Amino acid sequence: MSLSATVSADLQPVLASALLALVPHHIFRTHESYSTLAHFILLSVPPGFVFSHTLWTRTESSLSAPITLFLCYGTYLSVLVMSVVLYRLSPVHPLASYPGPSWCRISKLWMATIVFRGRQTRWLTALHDKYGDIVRVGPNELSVRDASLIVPCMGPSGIPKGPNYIGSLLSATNIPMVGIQDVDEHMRRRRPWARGLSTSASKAYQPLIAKRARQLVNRLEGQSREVNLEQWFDRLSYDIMNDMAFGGGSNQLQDGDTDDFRRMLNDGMAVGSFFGHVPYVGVWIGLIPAAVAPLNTLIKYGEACAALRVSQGSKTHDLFHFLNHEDQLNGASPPQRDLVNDGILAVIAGSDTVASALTSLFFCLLTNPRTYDTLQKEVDRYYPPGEDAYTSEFHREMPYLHAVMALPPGSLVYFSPWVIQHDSRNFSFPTEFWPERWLIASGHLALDGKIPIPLPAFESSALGNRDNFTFTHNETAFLSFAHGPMNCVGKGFAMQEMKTVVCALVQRFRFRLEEGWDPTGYEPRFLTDHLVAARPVLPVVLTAR
Ligand code: HEM
Repeated sequence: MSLSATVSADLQPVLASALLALVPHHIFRTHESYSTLAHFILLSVPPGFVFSHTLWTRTESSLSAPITLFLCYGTYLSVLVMSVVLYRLSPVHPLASYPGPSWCRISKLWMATIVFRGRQTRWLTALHDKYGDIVRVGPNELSVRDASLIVPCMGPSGIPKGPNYIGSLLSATNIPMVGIQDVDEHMRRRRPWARGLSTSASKAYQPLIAKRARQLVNRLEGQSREVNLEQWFDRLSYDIMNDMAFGGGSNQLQDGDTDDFRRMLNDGMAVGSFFGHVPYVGVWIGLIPAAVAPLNTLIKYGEACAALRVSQGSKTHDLFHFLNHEDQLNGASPPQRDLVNDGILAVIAGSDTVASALTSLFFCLLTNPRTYDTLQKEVDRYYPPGEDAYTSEFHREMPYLHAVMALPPGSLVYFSPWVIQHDSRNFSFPTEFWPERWLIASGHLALDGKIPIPLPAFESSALGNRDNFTFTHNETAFLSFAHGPMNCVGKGFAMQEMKTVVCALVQRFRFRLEEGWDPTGYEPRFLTDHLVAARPVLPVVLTAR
């Protein structure tokens, strides 16, 4: 046998593996799949086939079987990786014309690392400042700062959800409603949530909110020194979430965080936020429980809360009453798996968000005494000292209370609410806590010489004097509760909860920041987020009124 015949026989499996590698690239590009079985088949079967075929038919090869095996798999996987990278960098990629760092074009691993370190918001802000309103932050992903694209992307005919939650929860099949990408299925699963968090259902939860708000006031009355409001809001929102979703089960306001839930949430979400950006990796890592222990602990905790509630049955008309279709005549229960997944969602979505918003709100009030005084006057008018502040009766008549709730900085992520809400093309004085903006926009206040505007910001701005000032207010750009048919289904309940707590606290106490505490570090530390925010402490001194 000639040397050239031997070489060409040796090259055949290499060439065949290289050509076959283009097939899975095409399949991954056109059919996004997070099934580990599909990945396994596509990554292992074709080179395995070439290897077996070579062994079976070879007569002239000079290579041993292990070397042939290595060459088949090595060539297949390297050509696959190379073709993916080249395609992502190439001008034929559909997102090729959008600017962004080149390493973001190749893989989302970079972004995942930044998110894991809690630096996403700062990073996105810097990218938009450098590259403009639309930045390519991943091979197939854009970050958008242009508010005019919110409705087309997130409105009724917008784009379906991305695969983030698949990665965050390490599974393509067991995911709660918030992560379901199929629009019809998402809407089907959302219906019981919408019933359970409707205005009438939320009204029925008011006694639960009132009981916990009263408990908080009583606990704060018993504190003799400075208190960390952040920690109290954490415990309060957790207890209210348990009462509302599961009919009870916790008493952190009394006993503290005995389950160490806060640490579980922070650790779990740090891991979850990383894999949210690389879901292909997440579904595989999810198969190794030890590798993702913090996230699994959190998931298991949510599962246990939900499973306990399901096994105990309905004692009150809590959220689970609706999720389990008990409010429907002849309504069959959904699969247990869906219920448990929705339990995890309630635990994560329903408590930490409210605690963040309340903490931010008090930070803003305490660093803006004029705003605090205006709110105090409104609360005293509707709930004077001694009156029952735990009803939601007057909330609708309190525009200032509503306005202070509207723009607390920081919240859950995507379409970066932070970046969009801090854009002066959407809101005048976007970095200022200026609740009056909502009253001017809703017609409750006229923009005349009497309106307090954030003077330092105004004077140092290039807007000129008050007469030339153009008021900018783009409500679509208010994204704290997201936008469109997949927005926050708990918004009404969250607002009701927060308003009750604010009225009760402001009526009973006068708060001030602890002497010597430096508020300038608060916001940068708040920006360290992993889907949920890592809230800094908020030390305050309170006196009974
Ligand atoms: C201030 C408090 C809150 C804020 C800022 C907030 C914010 C958000 C945001 C931004 C989303 C969209 C997330 C995404 O699409 O990835 C969301 C979804 C959701 N929120 Fe809230 N939320 C709050 C309170 C609550 C409460 C109290 C509940 C009650 C359990 C709740 C339940 C949900 C649910 C179930 C979803 C998923 C909706 C869907 O996918 O259709 N949220 N929330």
